[in-house]
Amino acid sequence: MTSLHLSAKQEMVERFLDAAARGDLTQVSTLLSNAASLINETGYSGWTALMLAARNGHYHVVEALLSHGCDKFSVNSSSHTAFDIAKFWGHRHISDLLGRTDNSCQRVLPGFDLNQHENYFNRETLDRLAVKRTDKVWLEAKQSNPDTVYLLFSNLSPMVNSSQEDDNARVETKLCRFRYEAVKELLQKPATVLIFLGVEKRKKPSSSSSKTEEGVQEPPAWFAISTNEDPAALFKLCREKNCSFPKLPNRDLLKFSEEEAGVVAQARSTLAWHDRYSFCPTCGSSTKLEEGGYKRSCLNSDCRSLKGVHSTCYPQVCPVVIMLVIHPDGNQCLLGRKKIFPAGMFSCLAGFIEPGEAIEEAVRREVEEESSVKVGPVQYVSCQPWPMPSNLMIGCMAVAISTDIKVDENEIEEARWFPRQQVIDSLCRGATVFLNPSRMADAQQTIKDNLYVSV
Ligand SMILES: NC(=O)c1ccc[n+]([C@@H]2O[C@H](COP(=O)([O-])OP(=O)(O)OC[C@H]3O[C@@H](n4cnc5c(N)ncnc54)[C@H](O)[C@@H]3O)[C@@H](O)[C@H]2O)c1
Ligand SMILES: [Mg+2]
Ligand SMILES: [Mg+2]
Ligand SMILES: [Mg+2]
Ligand SMILES: [Zn+2]
Repeated sequence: MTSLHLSAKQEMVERFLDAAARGDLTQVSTLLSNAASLINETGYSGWTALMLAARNGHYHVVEALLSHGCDKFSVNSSSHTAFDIAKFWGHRHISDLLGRTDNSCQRVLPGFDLNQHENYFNRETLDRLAVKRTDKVWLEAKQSNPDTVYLLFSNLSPMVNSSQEDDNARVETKLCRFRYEAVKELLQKPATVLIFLGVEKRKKPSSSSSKTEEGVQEPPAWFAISTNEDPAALFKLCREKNCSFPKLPNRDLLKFSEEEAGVVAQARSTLAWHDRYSFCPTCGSSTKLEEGGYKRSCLNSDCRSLKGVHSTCYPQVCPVVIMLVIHPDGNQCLLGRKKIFPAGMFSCLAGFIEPGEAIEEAVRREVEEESSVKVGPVQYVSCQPWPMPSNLMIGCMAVAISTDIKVDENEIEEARWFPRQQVIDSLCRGATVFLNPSRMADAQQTIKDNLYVSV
C-alpha cells in the first residue's frame, strides 16, 4: 500500500470518526455503507467511532454502530471501553445500552435453556407447616408424641453417627434421631432452644403415623434442640455408637445424604440466629421464643419492636451473589482465590448483597471490586442455602465487558481467566490442573452448568 493510499484511507477514517462525534447519523451510515471496514477504526486519538458517540451522548449513532456489529469491547489508550466512557460522562441510557442489551453478550448466556437445579442443602424433606407455629396446643401435643423426631445440636453442630463404609472407605454421616422419652429432661432446661422444623412429607401414610382424634393419620413431626449440656452426657442419650458433634462445619456438614442436608441447613441456620440474637437488637432487653422457635419477641413492653412487623424478630438470611464471569470471547471464565484457600484452589467470585441493591448490581459491584473486571449482562442460574451460618448463595452467570484484571489484594490473592477446557478437565475429568471448590458448593454447580450450557 502506498503512502497516498494510507493518507486517503486515514482521511476517510477521520471523516467517519468526526461524523460519529458530532452525532451525524446520516453521514455515519453513508460512510459505513461505502466502507464497512471503518466500523472499528481508531483515528489519531486512538478512539473508535463508538467511543466518540458514547462520549458525546449520541444514542442513535451508538445504536447504529452496534447494529453494524462494531466491537464494543475495544479500549482506548487509557483502557476504557465505550461503556466506561458513557458511564463517566453520565450518559446512562448509552451505558445501559452498551452494558446490558447487547445481543452478542446475550448469546453467551444460556437463556431459557437453563435447567432447574437441585443443589446440596436444597432438598426439603419436611413440610415446614408454618401455619402450626402459632398453635401452642398442637405443638405441645407433637412434642410428647412418640413418633416425633428430635435432633440434638451442641455449639451449632448436630449429633451424628459416622460409620466407615467397607468398599471405598467413604465415611457416611447420619443424623442421630431421638424420641421424646430420651430428651424430655433436656426440654425442661432453661438454656434449651427448641425449634419446630416441620412434619415429614409423605405420599402414603405409614404404620408409624399417628392418628388424630378424627382418625386422620399425621406424619411425624421433627424438632431441633440446641443445648449447652456436657456432650459426654448427651452421647449417653443415644443408642448408637460412634456419635460425635463435628467441629468443622465447612467440611463435616457436607457429608450428609441430600435428604438430611436440607434439614441440617434449616435447623443450623435458625439456631445460629438464636445464638447471635438472644437480646433484642432494638432495645437490648431479654427476649422470649415464640412461634415454634421462628420468632423472638422483646420482653420490654415499651419496645418499638413490638409495634408493627419487625424483621429483627425473625430469623435472618444473608443473600450472597456468586458468579461465573465469562470472557467476552465466550471461551474463558474468571476465577479467583482467597489467601485462605488451599494451595491451587480457585473459585467463582462471591460477595454479600448490600442493602438496597439488586442481584445484578451486586454481581457487577463485587466483580469490579475484587478484580476490576467490568460486567455487562447478568443472569440468575440457581441458588443454595449455605448454613455457615445463614447465607443464601445466589448463583449467577455474567458476561465481562472489560478484561484487564487488577485484584483487590485485601480479599483476593489472585484472579485469572481460565480457558473453558481447562476448567472442564479439572471439574469433570479429574485433571489436576487446579483444585476447585467442594462438589457440594454452589460455585462448582454454577461453573459446571454454565460451561456445559455454553459449550
Ligand atoms: N457456596 C459456595 O460455593 C461459596 C463460594 C465462595 C464463597 N462462599 C461464601 O460466600 C460468602 C460471601 O463471600 P465473600 O466473603 O467473598 O463476601 P464479600 O466479597 O462481600 O467480602 C466479605 C467481607 O465483606 C464484609 N461483609 C459485608 N457484609 C457482610 C455480611 N452480611 N456478613 C459478613 N461479612 C460481611 C466483611 O468484612 C467480610 O470480610 C462467604 O460467607 C463465603 O463463605 C460460598
Ligand atoms: Mg468476595
Ligand atoms: Mg467482595
Ligand atoms: Mg462485599
Ligand atoms: Zn426490645
